[in-house]
Amino acid sequence: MRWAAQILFRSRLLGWRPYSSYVSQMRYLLRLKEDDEACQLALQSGSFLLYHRLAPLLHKAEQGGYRAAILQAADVKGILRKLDRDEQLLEESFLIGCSENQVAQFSLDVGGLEREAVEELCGGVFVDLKKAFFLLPGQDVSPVSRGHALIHWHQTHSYSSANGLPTKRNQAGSQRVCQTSRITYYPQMAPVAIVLVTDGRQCLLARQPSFPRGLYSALAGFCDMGETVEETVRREVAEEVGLEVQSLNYTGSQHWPFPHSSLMVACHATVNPGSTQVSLSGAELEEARWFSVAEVRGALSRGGPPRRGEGGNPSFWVPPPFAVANQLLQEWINQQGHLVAGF
Ligand SMILES: NC(=O)c1ccc[n+]([C@@H]2O[C@H](COP(=O)([O-])OP(=O)(O)OC[C@H]3O[C@@H](n4cnc5c(N)ncnc54)[C@H](O)[C@@H]3O)[C@@H](O)[C@H]2O)c1
Ligand SMILES: [Mg+2]
Repeated sequence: MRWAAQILFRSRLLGWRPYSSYVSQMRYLLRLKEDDEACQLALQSGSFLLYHRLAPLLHKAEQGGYRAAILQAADVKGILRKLDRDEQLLEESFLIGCSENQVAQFSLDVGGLEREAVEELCGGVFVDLKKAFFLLPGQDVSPVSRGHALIHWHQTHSYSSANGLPTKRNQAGSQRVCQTSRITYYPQMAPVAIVLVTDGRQCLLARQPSFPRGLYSALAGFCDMGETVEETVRREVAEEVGLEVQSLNYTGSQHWPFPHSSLMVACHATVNPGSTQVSLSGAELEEARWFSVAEVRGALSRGGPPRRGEGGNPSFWVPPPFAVANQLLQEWINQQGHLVAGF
């Protein structure tokens, strides 16, 4: 222990702080958000996710499927030069994260450039975000979704909602300030509660008319102003299916870029097994049904939407693994497994 204390003491004398790499990463990101010059410098050696009118750039992965295309600053500058555009376009990027070795990551919409020309120069393809979600592996969904959300927020907040005058972004894109009133605007997310309701034996899933055929998902709803997540869950379940939640517990969360930018807060809830009669209200849901463990297990193992010519039961499928609704279903199935094992 003595030598460890000595190393700690000496490193402090030398000004080196024994932070974990995570803490260093987060401190670096914070500095880039607060210091425009540091962020401008980081742009010159950063990595970039490109979008064309909000459609992310993907490329074919060697092992099959698609990955988010990650370009280096020099690649982006090269593309801009070849297309006769000013390299300053790089400064329109937004900071979305940084790697463990402190390479800053940015998202940049090149909607002003010719789509096909950029695709050809990058060897990739711009794909609509919803479609991209089905093509990308799980680890790419979060940065692509974050980059998309930030670009969209800036594109729709160029003017102050208080006086209609222009707002100016900081270099990182973590805020915009109205130049006249000095009001600061921050990127916003709408909180949404998503809940898997069970009666101990079955779980309740529902369909909106806009869902693709056969897709059922957990109940979800935007939080009203002033509500807690618990209140939203109880209200949404009562509103949408006419049931009263007995107990609920939080399990996880997810950023969701649809319809704009939401923070999905995921919960499990139970209703009294004696009161499971569903009654729909309004036009939001076209159907809500109870599903057995076997039905859900089958849908989870079949994966996402049924592909043409594939077997399985196209009349029931559930959101794919990148959606938190899928996580709720996995957790419920795992819990049922334990209940059976412990019986
Ligand atoms: N990631 C997942 O697994 C998953 C699964 C299901 C739903 N979702 C998402 O949850 C979100 C909410 O679900 P829902 O549609 O059932 O919500 P909902 O039941 O609250 O109904 C939507 C309606 O709420 C109103 N509304 C209130 N505040 C709003 C806001 N800030 N933004 C948009 N509309 C608002 C609108 O009238 C809208 O038509 C959807 O965007 C959906 O994409 C995600
Ligand atoms: Mg809803």
